[in-house]
Amino acid sequence: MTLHYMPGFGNDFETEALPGALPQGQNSPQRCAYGLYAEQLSGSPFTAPRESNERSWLYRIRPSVKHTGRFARIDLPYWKTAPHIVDHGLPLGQLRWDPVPIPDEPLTFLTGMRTITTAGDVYTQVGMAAHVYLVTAPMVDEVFYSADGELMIVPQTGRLSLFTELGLMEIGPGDIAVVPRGMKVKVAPLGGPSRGYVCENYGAKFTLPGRGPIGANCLANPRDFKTPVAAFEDRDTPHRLVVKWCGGFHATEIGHSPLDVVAWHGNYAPYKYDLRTFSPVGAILFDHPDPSIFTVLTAPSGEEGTANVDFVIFPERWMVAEHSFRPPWYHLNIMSEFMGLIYGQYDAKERGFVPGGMSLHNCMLPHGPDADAFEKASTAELKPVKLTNTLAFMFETRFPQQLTEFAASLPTLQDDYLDCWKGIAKKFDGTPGVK
Ligand SMILES: O=C(O)Cc1cc(O)ccc1O
Ligand SMILES: [Fe+2]
Repeated sequence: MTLHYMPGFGNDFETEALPGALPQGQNSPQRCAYGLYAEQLSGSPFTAPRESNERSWLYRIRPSVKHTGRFARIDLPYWKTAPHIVDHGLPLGQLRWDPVPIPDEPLTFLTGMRTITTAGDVYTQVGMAAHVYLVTAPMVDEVFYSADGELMIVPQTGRLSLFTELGLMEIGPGDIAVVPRGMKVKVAPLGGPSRGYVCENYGAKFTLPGRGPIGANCLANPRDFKTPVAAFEDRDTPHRLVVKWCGGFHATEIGHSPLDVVAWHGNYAPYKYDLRTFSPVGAILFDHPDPSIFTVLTAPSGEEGTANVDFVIFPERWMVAEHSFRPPWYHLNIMSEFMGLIYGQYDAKERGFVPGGMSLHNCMLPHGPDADAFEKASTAELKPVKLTNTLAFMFETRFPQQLTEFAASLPTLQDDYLDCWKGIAKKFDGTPGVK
C-alpha cells in the first residue's frame, strides 16, 4: 500500500481523510462536519512556552470517553517501568548481549515487549526505558496507548505497520518512528516477524538538537521527518483498549475501533524518519569528536546540555582523520549508554557486537575499543576509508540504567564480554618514542 506522509518536524500540520471534515478558522464548531466530535490531545501543559507547546485537534467518529467498560488491570510481566531496581544477581559491569531470539509463538507489540533497562522515575516524568520488541503477531481489534511516555521504535529486522490515531506509517530496519504519549496505536508485523528496540521516553519529548556553529543544515534535517496523513477505521466491532499508566497496564472494552479520527490538525503528531537521510558532520582533519555530533534527536531534561535521553547514531561515513586514532577512544561517561546494532559492523567492536545485539555501558564504567580494534586502528594506513553498511545507535541518558531480571538472565548475555579488552598490552617501557 502506498502511504502518504507530510514532511517536517514539529510543523503545524493539517489533514483530512474526507473532504471538508476539517473545520477551518476555528477548532470547536457548534456542530462538526459529518457529525464528527472534536477532541484536543495536549502533549504539553496548556501554558508551555510557544516553542514547546504541543497539541492536536482530532475530529473523530466518537470521542475517546466512549469506552463501554471500566478499566481492569492486566499483566504484561516483561514490560517494566522505572523506578524498577531489583536484585538481579549480576555484579556491576559492562554488559553485552547477542540478539534476543524471536520465538515461534504469537507475540504482539504488547506481549512481545521485553524491558532491558529502566532509568529515572515515571512518577516525576523523568528518565527512560530501553526495550527489545519481538513481534510475530498483529494486534487484532486491540489498540494501545501509553500515558507514561513517547515510544521511539527502532526496527532491526522485519517491518512494522503502525496504525495511529493520526494515520498509518510503515517502518523497517534503518527507519525509526515516534508515537507520542497518549496516542493510540495498533501495531502489526508486515510480511514476517519483526525485532527491534524501543526507547520509552518518560520525559520531555524528543526534539531536534540545536546545530550551533554547524549552521542551518546537516545532521537530521526537518524535511526528512514524515508525519502520516489522516486515516480512519469505521468499524463498530468490539475492541480492547490497553493503557499503560504509571507502569501499570489497564484494559477496557470499546464497541468500535478508536482509530476513528477522520481529520486532524496540530503539532502533536507521530512521525517516522529514515536514518540514512542523516547527514553526518565529523572530523575532517584530525581527532575523534564526541558522539554528540551524531545526535538525531534529543529529549531535554531541563538542565541545558544534559539530556534526559539522546538518540545518537553511527551511520555510514568517511573516516579521513590524519595522524589520529579513528575509532571511539577509551572513556568513562557520566551519561549511561545503551547501544544496539541495526546492521553491519561497529568500528570499536568488529566482532561480538552483532546486529540485533546490545550493550550497556553504564554511568562511569570504562569502555572503548576491544584489543583487536585498538591494534588495527593504531597501525592502519590512514588513507580515507569509507565505513559502509553500518548502522549502530545509542540511547544515552543522564540517569543510571537499571537492569531488569529478564536482561540479567538472558541466555544471550555474553559472559566473556570483558575479555575483549584482555589482550590490551602494556606498551610502556620507560623509553620515549611512539610504540
Ligand atoms: O561507547 C561507544 O561505543 C559510543 C561512543 C562512540 C564514540 O565515537 C565516542 C564515544 C562513545 O561513547
Ligand atoms: Fe561510550
